[in-house]
Amino acid sequence: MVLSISSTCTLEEVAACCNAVRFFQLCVYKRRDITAKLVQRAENNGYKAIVLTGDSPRHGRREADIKNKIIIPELKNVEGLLSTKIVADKGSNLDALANQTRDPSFSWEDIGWLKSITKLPILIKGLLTHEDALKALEVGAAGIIVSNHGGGSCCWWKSSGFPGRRSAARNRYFQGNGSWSTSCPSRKASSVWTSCKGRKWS
Ligand SMILES: Cc1cc2nc3c(=O)[nH]c(=O)nc-3n(C[C@H](O)[C@H](O)[C@H](O)COP(=O)(O)O)c2cc1C
Repeated sequence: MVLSISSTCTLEEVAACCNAVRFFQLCVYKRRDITAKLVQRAENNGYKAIVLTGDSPRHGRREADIKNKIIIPELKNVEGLLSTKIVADKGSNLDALANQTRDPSFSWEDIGWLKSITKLPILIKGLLTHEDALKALEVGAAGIIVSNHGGGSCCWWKSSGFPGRRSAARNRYFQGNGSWSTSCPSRKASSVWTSCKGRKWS
């Protein structure tokens, strides 16, 4: 199983009651020391790999969450490390927290840093293109998980870049063939159409 960094039980609690092969899903915080602590805790508690979510250093424009003014539950893994008491006066508390705490500048080069702080293999989640898969292997990932985060998050990756390089293009994600589309799942159909047009399916 892959345990989310945002789980409502700590990674230690899950380790204590679950004999399955466990991986730990990681989002990189601006506070690298906190990220490093979490990775260390996962390693010390028998997690077998780090699943780095690479497609959401910033949140997509999740319109249902904004409309419903979503409030996130307590994030047990960061209790005492990171304040999650963020008040979004309008819209989504989840977006506000993610955008305030996560590191949008995390880049391909930073995989080296992640590798330097753990012996665990690193799987990168959220890749969509052949180029990104090759790049992931080049920077030392042990594997990839193909995903667009269900269309509900930004994909800030680009074949030759990585997240955060396109701050001007907030709330959009980059399709492998070069077309842009909004990150709203309800508009996914039109984005799929956009991305199919002109693509060579060889
Ligand atoms: C309620 C919910 C919570 C999620 N939490 C996380 C998370 O903490 N970390 C993460 O990387 N992805 C998270 N995701 C995204 C899923 O892992 C997955 O990428 C998404 O459901 C799309 O499925 P796919 O990756 O198979 O295309 C979450 C999805 C949902 C619906």
